[in-house]
Formats: sequence, C-alpha cells, structure tokens
Amino acid sequence: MTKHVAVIGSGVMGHGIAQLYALAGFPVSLYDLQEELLHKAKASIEQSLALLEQEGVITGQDKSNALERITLTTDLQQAVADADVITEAVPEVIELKWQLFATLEQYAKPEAIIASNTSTFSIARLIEKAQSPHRFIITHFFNPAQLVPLVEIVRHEKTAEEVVRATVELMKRIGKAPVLLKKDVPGFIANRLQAALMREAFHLLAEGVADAEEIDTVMKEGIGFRWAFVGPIETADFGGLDTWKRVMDNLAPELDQSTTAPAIIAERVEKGELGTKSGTGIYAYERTSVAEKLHARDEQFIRLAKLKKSR
Ligand SMILES: NC(=O)c1ccc[n+]([C@@H]2O[C@H](COP(=O)([O-])OP(=O)(O)OC[C@H]3O[C@@H](n4cnc5c(N)ncnc54)[C@H](O)[C@@H]3O)[C@@H](O)[C@H]2O)c1
Repeated sequence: MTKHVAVIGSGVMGHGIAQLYALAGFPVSLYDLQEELLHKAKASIEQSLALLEQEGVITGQDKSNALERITLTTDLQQAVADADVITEAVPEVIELKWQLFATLEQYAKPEAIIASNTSTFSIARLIEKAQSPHRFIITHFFNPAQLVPLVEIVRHEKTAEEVVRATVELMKRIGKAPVLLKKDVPGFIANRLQAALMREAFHLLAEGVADAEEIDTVMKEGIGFRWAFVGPIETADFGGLDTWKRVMDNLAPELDQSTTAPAIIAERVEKGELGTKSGTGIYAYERTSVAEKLHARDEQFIRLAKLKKSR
C-alpha cells in the first residue's frame, strides 16, 4: 500500500504532481538539483493551492495540510528512502532517465514502484537498462498536472500485475481519470490525437485559410466545446456512421500528410521564438500577460473540472 511518495524533478510537471499527491494525503518528498528550483516549485504549489481555495475546491486547512506534507530535498537518497511510489519528471533525455533509474534502483526500497512521466519514450525503451523491470510503469500526466484529470498508464509485459493494479488504484485515489493502454505505442493516445489535430491546424494556417486566432476560435468554440464531454468515437456514433463514412472518404485525401513538424513551427524555433517562454511564438506576449494568461487558464480549468464532476 502506498504511504509515501517521492517526486524527482520539480519543474513544470513535477511540482504539479507533488501537489496532487500531497492534497490526496500522502507525505511527498520533492527532489531537484538545486534549492532555488525547489523554492520556485513550492511557490508555484502555494499559488495553485490558493487558486483552488479561492474557487472553493479545497479549504484553507486542506491547503496548509498539503503544504506541510511536502518535504523539499536535494538529497536523492533521502528523497526516495521511504517512498513506495517514485514518480520521475526530469527532462525528456533518455540517457538522463536511464542514469536516474540506475540510481533509484540502488537507493529505493526493492518493492517501490518507479513511475515515469515521459511524454515520448516507450516503456520498452525506458526499461532497456533496468535491473528490476517488473516495478517500472509510465504514468503520463497532462500539463497542468494538478488540474487536468487524465493520466495515461503504460505498462510493459515485464511490469508486475500488482504494480499495474496498484498504479491504477493510486491514480483514482488522487482524483485522476486513468486510462491503461493495451499497447506500448509512441505518443500514447492523447499526444497522437493532439499531434494529428495540430498538423492540420498549422497546415490551414500555412495555406492562409484563416488566421491563428480564427483557427483557435474554431477549436475553443466548436470542437473543443464538444470534446470536453463527447469523445471523437462517440461523435462519430452520434453523427451517424454513414455520414462519417462519407465525411472521411471525402476529406481524408484533402488532409495534410506531412511526416515532419510543420514548417511554421520549425522556422519560429530557428529564430528562438518559442512561445510564452521567450515572449513570442505564433502570437506575441507581453511579459506580464503570460502569468495572467496562465492564471486565467487554470481558473477556467478548475471551473470546467467542477462542471464535469457535477454531472
Ligand atoms: N511540460 C509538459 O507539458 C509535459 C507534459 C507531460 C509530460 N512531460 C514530461 O515530464 C517530464 C518533465 O518535463 P517538465 O516539462 O516538467 O520539465 P522541466 O524542465 O520543467 O523540469 C525538469 C526538472 O528536472 C530537474 N532535473 C534535471 N536533471 C535532473 C536530474 N538528473 N535529477 C533530478 N532532477 C533533474 C530540473 O532541474 C527541472 O527542475 C519530461 O519527461 C516531459 O517529457 C512534460
């Protein structure tokens, strides 16, 4: 049974994952390479908990209890010594993950589950060098991890059944909607769906069919509005499979078939225009408005989550 959790890496994903476990009542050790990074992560957790309190999702007492359950540390051995579940959220560099796993296998309790938050590596690749593959699993959270309900779970054939069962249970206990994949495919499900949609969105932009704002509006006010409650396969059933057969037969040949990142994205990256993190991406951002935008996004996500829960 899970009693203590360790989260390795306190960046964009790690701090949100630590917050989730702490709010669900688990003592959490949050590890990173430098104190400064950990303090930044703690400040982000405090802000996020404050927003949840403001929106009436948690009480002030829940907030302070959660904060008390989080221990910050730059000592990896100490971070994982008592952990029953270790979630890694270090950068997406395979050598880095392999090196970390080797150390975790040395420091962690033999029965501890090691869960990776990788967004692209298959579980087969992740465990290539593992000495104890039976305890490895992928729990792929979505950004912001503390707010988006989905967690994709990917197992290997060597992953112990008990590890799979305990992980699914744990994700439910921390309030997530886990989906266990039947196969280990690159990008899992969500990023494949997202990439398919983005390829077409950037193709329409490149072709001058509409501006970025208009394409985003179509998504937010149309497809996305519907997709929070009805999935694509249900959509086909609701619309009629005969209709969708015609739609797909007519449209599939028209859709972009590129096998590399859209040129618009590649060009911006070449110029150092990386989006909100550099101030300019497809849109231009004021420095102050990025924080405001993220705050407003999180507020909307919390309200949507409440709405979905109330059904
Ligand atoms: N950002 C996203 O939207 C997102 C979504 C889902 C999954 N992921 C995956 O989550 C993982 C983390 O991504 P992120 O966006 O949080 O990255 P990030 O760069 O924001 O954070 C990574 C953290 O790990 C720390 N770190 C670096 N090397 C380390 C080491 N050897 N040991 C321990 N900590 C180390 C860094 O100091 C940093 O704080 C990646 O595998 C990424 O692919 C990211």
